[in-house]
Amino acid sequence: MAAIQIDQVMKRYGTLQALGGVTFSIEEGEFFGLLGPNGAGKTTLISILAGLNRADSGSVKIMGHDVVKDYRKARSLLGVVPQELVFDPFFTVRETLRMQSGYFGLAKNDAWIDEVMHHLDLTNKADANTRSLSGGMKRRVLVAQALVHKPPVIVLDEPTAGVDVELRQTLWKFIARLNREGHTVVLTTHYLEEAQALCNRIAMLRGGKVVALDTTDALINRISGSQLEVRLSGAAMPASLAPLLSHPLEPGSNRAVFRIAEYTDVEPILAALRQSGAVIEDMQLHQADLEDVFIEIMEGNK
Ligand SMILES: Nc1ncnc2c1ncn2[C@@H]1O[C@H](COP(=O)(O)OP(=O)(O)OP(=O)(O)O)[C@@H](O)[C@H]1O
Repeated sequence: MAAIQIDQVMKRYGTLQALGGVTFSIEEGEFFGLLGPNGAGKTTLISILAGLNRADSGSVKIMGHDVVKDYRKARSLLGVVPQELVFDPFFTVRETLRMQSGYFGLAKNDAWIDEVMHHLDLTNKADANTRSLSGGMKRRVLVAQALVHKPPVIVLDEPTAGVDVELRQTLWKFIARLNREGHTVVLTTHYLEEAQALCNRIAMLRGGKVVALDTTDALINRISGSQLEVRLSGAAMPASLAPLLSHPLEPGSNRAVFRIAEYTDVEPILAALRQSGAVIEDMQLHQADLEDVFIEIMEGNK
């Protein structure tokens, strides 16, 4: 059975189509990435999963339970870490987590609450009021809140936006462990190296539609070879080099990325640039990664 089954989900806000018929499923045990530029519809889709928003049409099931018709069951199978930091400011961290357990009917949950706090480095803040916490600490509490009922499916909406390296590492270690233990994880992030390192499969959304859906390895393999990235000043890049670009130059940008099959391809490009009078300010050669693929797909080249 799929952990999450999304079928033909449509959502409009007035005249804006936020989701235009999204269909895909996520299997149990996957670490799945949901990527897309700002406004692609990721948060809308997640809020429909969590029952916080209703699709205009289509259906979503969590482990076979419809998020509308069987809301309570579907919700109990899901732990959602929202993007926004919202708390009831009058409670301590432990009280917040106990209340959240109460929502799911878990009266004696302290052992697991202690374990979650320990893994998120929250133990020494257990009795602190949530309103006194820093932004990063509040984010840890949000993660802990999503996990109090040990949900088999965990959805994280940009959990590392604006948080420090230490929290990222702590968080990913814990989430990766939960994934190894069988929890399905769905992640949205703008940090593509994080998605590349963690996710086994990725869906890319653009304008409310799925524009790519594949394993992370297969997505990266769409771009073979390396990329030569140059930052230019002086004359514009010669038009003869345009076919070698991995994606078109953005208007006004002086950053050109060329696709390189072999190292011997580098010299003719540099020679053409030299002849045109363009000055190379900076140059890097790197293996294609998820960010390159993301840019190509979002620009519609792939
Ligand atoms: N409540 C709302 N009312 C009107 N428009 C909305 C509402 N919520 C979202 N939108 C619009 O729907 C589109 C999809 O937004 P959504 O927040 O789902 O995108 P996202 O992929 O999560 O973006 P981001 O990466 O910026 O978080 C955007 O154009 C957004 O402005």
